[in-house]
Amino acid sequence: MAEESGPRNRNHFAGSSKSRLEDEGFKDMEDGPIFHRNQTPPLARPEDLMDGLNIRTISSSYLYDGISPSPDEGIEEEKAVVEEEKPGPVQIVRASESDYIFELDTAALERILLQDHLKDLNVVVVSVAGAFRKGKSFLLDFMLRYMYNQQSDSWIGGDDEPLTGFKWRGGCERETTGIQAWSDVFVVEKPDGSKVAVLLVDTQGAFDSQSTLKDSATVFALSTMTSSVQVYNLSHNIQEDDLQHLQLFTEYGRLAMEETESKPFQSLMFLIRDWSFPYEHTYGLEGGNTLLRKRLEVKNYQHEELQNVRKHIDSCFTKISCFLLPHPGLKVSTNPHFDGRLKDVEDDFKTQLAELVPLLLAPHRLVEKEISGSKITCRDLVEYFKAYIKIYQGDELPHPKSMLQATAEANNLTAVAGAKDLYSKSMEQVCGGDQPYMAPADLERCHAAFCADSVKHFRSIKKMGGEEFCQRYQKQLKSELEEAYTNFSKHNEGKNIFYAARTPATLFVVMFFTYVLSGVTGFIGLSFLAALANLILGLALMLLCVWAYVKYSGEFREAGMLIDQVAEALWEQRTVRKVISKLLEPVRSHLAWPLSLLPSLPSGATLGLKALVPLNNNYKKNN
Ligand SMILES: Nc1nc2c(ncn2[C@@H]2O[C@H](COP(=O)(O)OP(=O)(O)OP(=O)(O)O)[C@@H](O)[C@H]2O)c(=O)[nH]1
Ligand SMILES: [Mg+2]
Repeated sequence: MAEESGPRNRNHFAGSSKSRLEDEGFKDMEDGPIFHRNQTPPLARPEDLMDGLNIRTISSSYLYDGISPSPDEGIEEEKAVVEEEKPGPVQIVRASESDYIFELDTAALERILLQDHLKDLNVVVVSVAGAFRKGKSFLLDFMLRYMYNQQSDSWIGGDDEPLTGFKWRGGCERETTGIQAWSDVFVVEKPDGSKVAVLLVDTQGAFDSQSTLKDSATVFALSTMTSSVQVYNLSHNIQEDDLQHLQLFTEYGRLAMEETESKPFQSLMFLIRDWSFPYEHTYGLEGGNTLLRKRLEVKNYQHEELQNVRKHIDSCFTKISCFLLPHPGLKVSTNPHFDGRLKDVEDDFKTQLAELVPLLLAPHRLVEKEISGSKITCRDLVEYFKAYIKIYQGDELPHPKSMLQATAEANNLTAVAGAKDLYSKSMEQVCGGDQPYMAPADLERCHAAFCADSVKHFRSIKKMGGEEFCQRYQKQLKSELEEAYTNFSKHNEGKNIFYAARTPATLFVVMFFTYVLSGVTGFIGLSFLAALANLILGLALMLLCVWAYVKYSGEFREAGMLIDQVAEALWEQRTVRKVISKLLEPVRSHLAWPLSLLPSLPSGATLGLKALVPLNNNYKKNN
């Protein structure tokens, strides 16, 4: 147990010693930890000094999954119910490891936000986000101390109290995953008498080695969209890449929201940890804001890229501020046994921390969450969470990419566009709008030559991303060139007057054939066939008239296209016999018996048609 209470296992909800709690009027732990909101969370007994999260999970499953414990577990059950009362971090968004998709634990979120005394209160959401291993959870635990001890001047805690709450620890591997919320939502009365619910949210650190850029962007965007105050936790300074990532993440958030006139997000605070230049910009809000003004200033002579980042950030948040926090001391950052006791923390850090936390959480400073200009309640927040997570689970949003990948893609796409342009210009010169009709074989030869030039041009342009990446785009270029060639050939064929006359010629042939057929069948007494042939003749004549009208007026183009397709289909019937059999198919099936008496008829008709149907190579071959 002694070992377990070491630095890796300091996340239980113990805040002070038992005697101190008794002094403060807390009920004895044997009777269950009854504690009041706005007071420090109760003391855990030595046997509770195990992983607090595990205890919560077990108790939750009893309470929410409808599984009743066996009689032998009576004591355990009692303990479970008791444990359930304890406040702690609740995983509301978790990453599924198999498919890198974030899932919302709706039941957990509803348990927190839909409590009767909270659901209709306006909500204040304070979230901390930024790169991993930079003290986000550590900071949130001081916020918890403030919320539980607001009335007290010594809210920051005693020198010997280990820091508990959201799980934090030393080391270089990531700790927090997904999004966690503190199970206790604090009800605070603002100076105007209105009551608001304050929710504290911890987030998965960005850029750890197990998350893709999309994961980091999703967590950051989701927490920014759902919080009224987003603390952007940075280290040492505000660097250009910090601003670029903020731009990328907020844009990813903005994409998922409905477009509004107003700025999409509310308050953003740049929190610079380990600030080492107080002689240039003093610690705290004032120094931070002067630094921020300098960093976000848009100057005329600045490169457009730098200006865009700054303008984007400004257009996203209604309020932006910055706070400079000193280094907390080497014990905090390097001692593996440091458990958050203030005696190990530098005075400067404590002083600034005592200023920072009330800036975010003092009743008169609380910023209520607004979406599209209207304040939202805890109940609304649940619905927004559900809606937003659905968007990030779907495929509608583009995939955020690393800088190299995005640049490589842009390089290759520009090269593809340039190479395609070269091809199009060359083709325009030989078969463009003002050029005469060209023999298809010649056109194909030109296409092959220009295609090779275009690919050569594409390969000659310097691009990022390597050969494999480049090959993918070269393939894309080739398929785009083939597509362009199809259009050029169609355009070329359109210039062939014989091609243009294909539809009327086909219809004329049909009319002539049916005219002859009706004459012959009428003569030998097959009046039904004669009438049918006349009907087809009339239909073909009508189609011809409609076609002529469409071509002349440009109206009812769909009808014109349909007639062209019918004519094309007939044209493509490579033998006349096929045309006839197609045309006679329905008749034959209905008049099998009378036709069987006239075996010689089709061949005679075929002979007549052979002379009339325009010849083509295939026709000859097939006959
Ligand atoms: N240098 C420095 N270290 C700090 C500061 N605040 C906390 N730490 C230390 O940073 C380490 C990580 O703290 P966490 O709160 O777990 O960090 P985190 O950002 O939540 O980390 P992830 O959950 O992995 O994203 C701990 O060892 C803290 O003692 C600070 O202001 N400066
Ligand atoms: Mg953390």
